[in-house]
Amino acid sequence: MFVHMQPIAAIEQSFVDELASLYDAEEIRQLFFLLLEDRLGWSKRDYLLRKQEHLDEQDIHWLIAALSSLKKAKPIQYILGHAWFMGMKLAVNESVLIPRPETEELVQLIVNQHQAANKPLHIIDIGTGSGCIAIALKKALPQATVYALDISPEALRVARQNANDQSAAIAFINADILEWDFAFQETQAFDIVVSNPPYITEAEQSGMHLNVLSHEPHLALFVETSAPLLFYEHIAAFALKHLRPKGDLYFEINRNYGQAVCDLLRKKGFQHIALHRDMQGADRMIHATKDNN
Ligand SMILES: C[S@@+](CC[C@H](N)C(=O)[O-])C[C@H]1O[C@@H](n2cnc3c(N)ncnc32)[C@H](O)[C@@H]1O
Repeated sequence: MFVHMQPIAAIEQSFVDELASLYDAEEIRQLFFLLLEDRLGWSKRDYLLRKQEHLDEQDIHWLIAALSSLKKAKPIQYILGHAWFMGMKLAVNESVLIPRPETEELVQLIVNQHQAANKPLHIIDIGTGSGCIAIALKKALPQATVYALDISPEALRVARQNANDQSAAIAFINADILEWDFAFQETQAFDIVVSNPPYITEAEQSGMHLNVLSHEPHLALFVETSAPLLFYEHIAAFALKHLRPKGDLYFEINRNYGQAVCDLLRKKGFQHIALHRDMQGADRMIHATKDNN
């Protein structure tokens, strides 16, 4: 192939030319640098100093394979096999959602509200995916006993691997939260229930980027347009039964349904319902507490 005889700068140019319909030039360069960093351990500066050099054949093949995946709109995190979340390098594949910065904000909210007390909390993360929320909470609140639930056995395999890699002891549960009354015994009580459930309606798909739509698991993303609050309804009912009195419920939410989720929680009798915005200014998190009974 002609690229074997070309310096690495020419490979970068192939990236710029061939990905132009999907990304702008700056995004393409960032993707290229992420690949070089991961494969060769090069910084941007290394690249600038060495861009007239020739790579060995295996590295070139790897970069060309990555380019071909990027052309199919595969997210860079799935190509590299990892994503960063709260300073942790977590394994990801197409059976788990790529952890998002908004979700780091949800974890930070919980940590801010509980770290100082240093109590042996019982926490459950519902719809754990890569395990990002559960693992980050266990690391920030090491006294806690953390459970993490997902319907997807493939997602739980990734989450288990991540928990092992991060030396975070977490109890994983394979269950459908829409049928939670079968999976939980009367006696189980939690101090914190947290969830970032599927919350994008099928009607919202049209505005989404191809790399999310074609590669991220639809099981993790979508709810029927006719029932946008389905998961919130079920998880709130679970929380009413399984939170201790004054226990905390935390949700990540669809920015368009902040008030609707607050109303739902109010109707169910939750108290101190607070809607929080993310760094983009969008309604993104809700915190509520169960009453004293
Ligand atoms: C939006 S993703 C969140 C993943 C991860 N917690 C995060 O924040 O990146 C929702 C997760 O819920 C899981 N899920 C979907 N339907 C479910 C159900 N009925 N019961 C339990 N988990 C479910 C999906 O497999 C997915 O991992």
